[in-house]
Parts: sequence; structure tokens; C-alpha cells
Amino acid sequence: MTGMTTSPTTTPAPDGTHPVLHATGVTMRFGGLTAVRSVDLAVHPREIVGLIGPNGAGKTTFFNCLTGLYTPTEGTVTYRDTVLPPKPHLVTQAGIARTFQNIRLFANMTVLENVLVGRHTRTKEGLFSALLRGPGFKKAERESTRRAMELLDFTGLADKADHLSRNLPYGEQRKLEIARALASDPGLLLLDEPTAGMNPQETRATEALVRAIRDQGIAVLVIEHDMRFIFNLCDRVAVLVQGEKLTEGTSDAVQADERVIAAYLGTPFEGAPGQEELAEVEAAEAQADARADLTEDTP
Ligand SMILES: Nc1ncnc2c1ncn2[C@@H]1O[C@H](COP(=O)(O)OP(=O)(O)OP(=O)(O)O)[C@@H](O)[C@H]1O
Repeated sequence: MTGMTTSPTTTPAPDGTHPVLHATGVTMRFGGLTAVRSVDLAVHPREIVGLIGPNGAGKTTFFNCLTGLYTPTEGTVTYRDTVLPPKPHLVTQAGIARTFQNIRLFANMTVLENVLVGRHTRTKEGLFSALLRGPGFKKAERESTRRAMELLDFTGLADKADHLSRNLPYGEQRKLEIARALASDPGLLLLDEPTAGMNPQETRATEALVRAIRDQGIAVLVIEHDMRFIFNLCDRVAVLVQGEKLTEGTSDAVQADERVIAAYLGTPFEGAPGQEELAEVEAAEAQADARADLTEDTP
């Protein structure tokens, strides 16, 4: 692949498989602000990995470093043992697809056309062939349409193929973003807040969709603020706080980690009520309730 070099640096997982994605020492500075500081992260084949952290922790910036939108100040990103150049189209060509926090569909194109746009990195037919609309182009176009319809079927949007994307309800627009990302036949899918603005049913459906994507052999890295979604879905969760990776582990381990809870809630300030004071307050409230009950019962 143009501009890419093979790197022997990736460490195999315990089962011998090499990571699909391996970020090493990724740092991103904006002037004096270090948004991401020396973050290491690996995603293995068929894994769903969650990336969580409070607002402004650096999650999206890290995604942008993985997908070539930003050139990291330091560090490297490899995809299947190949160092990725910081160029979005080369990253997509290599096999990483993504969705965005803010939906980025072509509003005046149909649902099918949006997916076909996502397919262009996999279409070999060049400009001349497209202009002349020769037999090679027509064959490629048929194949692209077939694959796009397959993806719309997979994401539950096939019956809306010829609707304008701007007319889809919000939850379906998010699904369409995923269908479009899948059109580039990725080996790794990055999802940035895929359930933002969704109702609980849509969120559960997205959970099932992400599992189905993984079952097709695609690894997934997902940023999400909905903790229930993350902890239900992910094999592993990494926590970013102020640009640094605080910890990484199974959903159970991360949920139980007091440092993670503190990072979300803020560390208790000095003089905050401790357990003893809390127990005293609860006892006093219980006594007050009992007195109130007694007064009510008295004729
Ligand atoms: N292009 C940029 N230029 C300057 N600072 C930036 C830029 N992009 C992000 N930042 C800063 O980097 C820090 C991390 O932001 P980022 O959007 O990556 O966080 P996040 O974890 O994705 O937050 P959220 O959960 O709110 O989306 C923030 O302080 C943000 O203001």
C-alpha cells in the first residue's frame, strides 16, 4: 500500500493473533494543550472495545489520530502490522471505516446513493471508464449496487433505499452512517457515539447491530457515553481521562474501579460527608419519618 511500511512491533494476543489495530504512544498537542498523551491501545480480531471518558477527555481526538484526520504529534498507528500514513483516504483503503459524532450524510442523496458513496474506495473502475460507461463500469456498478442493497438489508434499511436520507428518522440516519461505513469492506469499524440521541429501543437495536457486525468478522472500537450500552456490549473497555489512559479491562473490572468512578463523579472534596455522617443523617431522617407516622396515626 502506498506510503505504508510493515512494522514488526505489534505484540500478539495470548491466543497468538496479532492486533487489527495497534496504537503506540499516541500523543496529540494543540499548541499548549495536550489533548491525548502517550496512549497505547490494541484491538484484536473479532473484539468489541469501548473507549470511555468524561467530556473533553480526548476520545474523538484519539479517533481522529487513528483515522488520519490528525497527524499525531508523537506515536504510531498500525493496522494489521502496517504503519498507517495520516491520510484519511489511505486509512479507509487500508481497512478502517468510521462514523462521526455528528451525522455526516449527504442529505439530498437517497439512502442507496449514500451507501454507494461509501463503496468508492473499493471500486477499481477509473474516471474514464465511468465517463464512457463501458461494460467494465456497468458491471462494477451492478456489483456495487448489489453489495449496497445487501448492507441496507443487513442494517434494516432496504425498504427505504430510494428515500432521501434527510427524510429518515434520526435513529435510521445513524444506522445509514454505519451501512455507509461498512460499504468500504472494513476490517475495523470505529463508531463515535453511535447511540447519541437514540431512544432505549433504538439503542438496544444498535447493540444487536454492532454484535452482528462483529459476528461478520469485523473488529469494533466504540466511543459512547451510555455506560449501560458500553458495559453490555464490549469485551474490553479503555478509559481516557484528561488525555491519558487511566485503565483498561473487562466491563466488570472497569465498572468496579474506584478511579473510574472518581474520574466521572469528580474526587470527593475535603470535608465532604463520609460514611459516618451519612449514616447519622439517614438515622435522623428515619426518626423524623417515624415521628411523623405516629402523629398521623394519633386520632
Ligand atoms: N482541533 C482542535 N484544536 C484545539 N483543541 C482541540 C481540538 N480538538 C479538540 N481539542 C481539545 O482537546 C480536548 C479533547 O477533546 P475531544 O473532543 O477529543 O474530547 P472527547 O473526549 O471526545 O469529548 P466529548 O465526550 O465531549 O466528545 C478538549 O480540551 C478540546 O477542547
